[in-house]
Amino acid sequence: MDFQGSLFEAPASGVDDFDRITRRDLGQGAWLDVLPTWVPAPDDVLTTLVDEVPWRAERRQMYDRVVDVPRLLHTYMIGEPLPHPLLTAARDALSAHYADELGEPFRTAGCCYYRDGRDSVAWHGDTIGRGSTHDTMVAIVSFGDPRRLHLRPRGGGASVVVEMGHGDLVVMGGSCQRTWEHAVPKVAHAGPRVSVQFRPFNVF
Ligand SMILES: O=C(O)CCC(=O)C(=O)O
Ligand SMILES: [Fe+2]
Repeated sequence: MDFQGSLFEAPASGVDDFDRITRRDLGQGAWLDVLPTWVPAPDDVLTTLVDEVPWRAERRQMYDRVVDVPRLLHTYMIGEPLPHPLLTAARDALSAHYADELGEPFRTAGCCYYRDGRDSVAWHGDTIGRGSTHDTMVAIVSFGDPRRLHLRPRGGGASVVVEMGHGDLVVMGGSCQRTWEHAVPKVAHAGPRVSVQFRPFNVF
């Protein structure tokens, strides 16, 4: 009987499902939410991101030389369509889940492509815009090879490390951008990883 199959099947979990999310209080008003394997079928999203995002290399002045920033970047600004429907669904689900606490939707999607273990991002807070003065959130969805997000309090103290695997969600919230810094250090061996960071208006 067909209807029995569907009655007793576990519902397929998807990006609307936040049941397994756990929050870690970092102190000083900062927190970290973690939800492993959140996005279903992340392989397809990774392929689309690698192939279809208009990646650009960034260069910056460092002392007397111009150096490559070691990762590729692209930001989808407010109103720009995202390259995969699961990313749109993820952003909308995040906006709904955090509506009360954040008080505004997630609007932009910053994408970073770490081609191998030599690509990285140095210690920083997302403090261009309101993150330097206001509590806010940055929601990271990770695709591809696992990399570690390191966090350290700006005033000094023990750091925290969270592994970001294929399809995982990590949300930095509260005062995290101004009271803590984060980094993705280089590693000896890693395959491609794309990070998608959803941010509200005027948080970078
Ligand atoms: O790679 C990540 O997930 C973090 C990237 C990041 O912190 C940033 O681009 O501001
Ligand atoms: Fe960041």
